[in-house]
Amino acid sequence: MPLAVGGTKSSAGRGDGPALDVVGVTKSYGDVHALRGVDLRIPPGRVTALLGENGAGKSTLMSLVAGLQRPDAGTIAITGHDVADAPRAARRALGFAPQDLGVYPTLTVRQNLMFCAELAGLRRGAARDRTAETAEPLALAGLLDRRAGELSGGQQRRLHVAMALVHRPAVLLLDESTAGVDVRTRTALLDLVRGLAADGVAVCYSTHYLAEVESLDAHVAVLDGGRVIAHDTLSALVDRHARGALELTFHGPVPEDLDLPWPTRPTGDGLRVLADRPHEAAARLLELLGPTSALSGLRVVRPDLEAVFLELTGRRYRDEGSPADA
Ligand SMILES: Nc1ncnc2c1ncn2[C@@H]1O[C@H](COP(=O)(O)OP(=O)(O)OP(=O)(O)O)[C@@H](O)[C@H]1O
Repeated sequence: MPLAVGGTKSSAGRGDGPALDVVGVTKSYGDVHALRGVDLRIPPGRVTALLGENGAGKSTLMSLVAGLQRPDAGTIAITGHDVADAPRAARRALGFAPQDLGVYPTLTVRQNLMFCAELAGLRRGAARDRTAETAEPLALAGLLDRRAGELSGGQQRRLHVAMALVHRPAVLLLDESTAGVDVRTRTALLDLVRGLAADGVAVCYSTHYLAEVESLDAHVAVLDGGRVIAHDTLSALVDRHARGALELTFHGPVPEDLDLPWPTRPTGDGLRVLADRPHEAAARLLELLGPTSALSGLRVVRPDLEAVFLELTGRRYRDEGSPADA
């Protein structure tokens, strides 16, 4: 069941415009072109996973949206408030959990949350209510009087996310919030993301875990070399870009006289056979090769997000897989 935060609807659902509107944004650090004309529009109630390898520009984009840096060109608006022209209004509509933990270790969990809520302009009573509501779905309710510095890594990560959303932002940016956490924390965070979207919040969520994006069934924006090279629902991207395939390995090199009725590509240690219906192709292939073939391995590759990335970039995604304790 999704864990919606609190009972109050976020303000994200008001108005017809996108909750987050990034248009033509560029940003360079000296010679490094981190973003090269990024457009990203997220309406209320949608989760968009931002996918990209190390250095693709994800954190740069988030820090520009949060107003921590200025773009060289382009505009960013949060619920219609331009980040450059109306920074206070834009900032109030935004929650941001950066990659690096930002909890105050000597303050208690409650004090951390109250501090963020009041900083965002909530009065004391409202801040107290929101603190309790936000702690609950992130399993922090029993830890409210503990010092943040005494929490485990996963508990600190949950507090870090809670601090970003205690003021009920319309737009929430999560930068690799599930990196290195255990299964329970990961599940709680993913449930929270679903619940927030159901409550009208626009969530932009960067991650390296492809399986996580698939489990959210979110929209996916693929960032590569500072450009959004694809942005759509997961299923549309898979339909459009991913082909099923078979991956073959052989005892020794790939036989030169191999004549197959499908397009093939070398993989380094074998051959990738591009077949739209890979299971049927596998049966046919075994028939064609016969029992005396040099085939040593056959893997059916289903059309998935990894295949989308491979097709779009020509590179395998360096998926960090599941955490060690998953
Ligand atoms: N403060 C900075 N000064 C100079 N170069 C920077 C700075 N911040 C980022 N970069 C460069 O900009 C590019 C984009 O970096 P960014 O951190 O936005 O990528 P990312 O997609 O978030 O990567 P990761 O997945 O590793 O967090 C990289 O080439 C990076 O080295």
